[in-house]
Amino acid sequence: MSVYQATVSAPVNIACIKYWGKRDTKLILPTNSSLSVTLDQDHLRSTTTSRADPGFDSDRLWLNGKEEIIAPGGRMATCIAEMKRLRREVEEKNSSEPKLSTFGVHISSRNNFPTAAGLASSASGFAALVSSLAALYALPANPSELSLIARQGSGSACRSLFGGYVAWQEGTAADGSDSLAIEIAPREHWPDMHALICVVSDDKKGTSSTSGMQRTVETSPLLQHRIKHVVPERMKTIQKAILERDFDTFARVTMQDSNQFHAVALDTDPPIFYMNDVSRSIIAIVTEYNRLAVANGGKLKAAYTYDAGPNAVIYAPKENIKEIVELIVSYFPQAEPFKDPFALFGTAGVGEGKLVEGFNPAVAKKFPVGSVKGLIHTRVGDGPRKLGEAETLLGPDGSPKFLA
Ligand SMILES: Nc1ncnc2c1ncn2[C@@H]1O[C@H](COP(=O)(O)OP(=O)(O)OP(=O)(O)O)[C@@H](O)[C@H]1O
Ligand SMILES: C[C@@](O)(CCOP(=O)(O)OP(=O)(O)O)CC(=O)O
Repeated sequence: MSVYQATVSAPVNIACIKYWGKRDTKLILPTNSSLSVTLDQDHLRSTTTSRADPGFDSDRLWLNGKEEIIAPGGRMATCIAEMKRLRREVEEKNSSEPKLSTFGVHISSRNNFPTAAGLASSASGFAALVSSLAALYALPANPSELSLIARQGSGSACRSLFGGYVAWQEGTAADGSDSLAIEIAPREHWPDMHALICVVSDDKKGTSSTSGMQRTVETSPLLQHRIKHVVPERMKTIQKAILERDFDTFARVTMQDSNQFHAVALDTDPPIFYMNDVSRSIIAIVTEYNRLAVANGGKLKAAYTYDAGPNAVIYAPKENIKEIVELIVSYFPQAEPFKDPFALFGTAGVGEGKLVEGFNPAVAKKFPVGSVKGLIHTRVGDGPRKLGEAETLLGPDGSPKFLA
């Protein structure tokens, strides 16, 4: 008997122009467009296997080996139902197609990084889910069409259907049919974009993005100004910067938008704080690093951005990452040696780090070991990848291969 299954991995994306606010909470339609860089799945990814079988009497999902309840009418159930609807269209057009849409589906997924810790696991997770079902069901849909469904799992997930530089167009249709992701440029256009993730905390966060952003929509006057007068202009400016590989403008807009996102969080009633002292010190360090570069006649060399948590993502051209790692390590001593996937340092490693010449050491204090728990060096990456049979996460009996 045939086994109907597919395994796909999908990437994380980190926004430069932030999505924060919904105009429709069920369909997940945003109050503004957003733009992100897709990160390399060689380092951070969700991998998902989906299998359809007439012997499965219900749809089931295991995340990192632990079963998650698929709540009826919830986000996960909606994504699965939408994918089955697309499969049904295929079956109706061609009666020789097996009726997979009528079978139960078992889904097993793993993240190779902490889940729900502000590292955008919901983005890669729902992108992997939708992509694996699309492969299982042999759907003719393109990534923008699939992004319409991933969006209903978690808004930011729609941008993980593409590699490179991706915009989520807010759209205007009430049914959400034009609120989708498009590729601004593939990673090959600007492969020199690297990212250093400073993991400040890998705990579950206090205020989820979903509830936080709705409180902001309901209470923040500043958000209305942002939606109407700030984001539309920034979307244009950053897209042009990406097309022209203009890092200086990309960095300026990215940092401004991170700052404004955290300002609207603070403008929420009651206020929401996602950054902590460590986050703010990293801002001070990047700011001083950039000040020095400009004072020496150059341009901006790094851009920080923060999502709904204290972790920093620092975007920079590859040539600057070595200096940035040395700077961060000198303020935030590491318990573990820096994993150096691009071999920037020799066998001696980063050591205690060092400051670039002329850097004002007083911009931050030295923190105790563990304040920054880890550093992940990655870069712009590709979109979802279809994997081979060897990578399957479901055993022959339809239960997960690896338990929690
Ligand atoms: N691999 C996955 N497959 C399916 N769903 C996933 C997967 N990974 C995460 N999720 C879903 O996303 C939820 C975590 O999302 P949450 O928004 O809380 O954290 P995050 O995505 O890590 O942070 P943020 O979106 O703020 O950066 C999980 O509880 C689960 O429902
Ligand atoms: C700060 C952000 O990371 C917010 C992400 O919010 P989510 O996509 O996690 O929210 P839901 O749509 O409610 O699931 C900014 C961004 O990724 O654009």
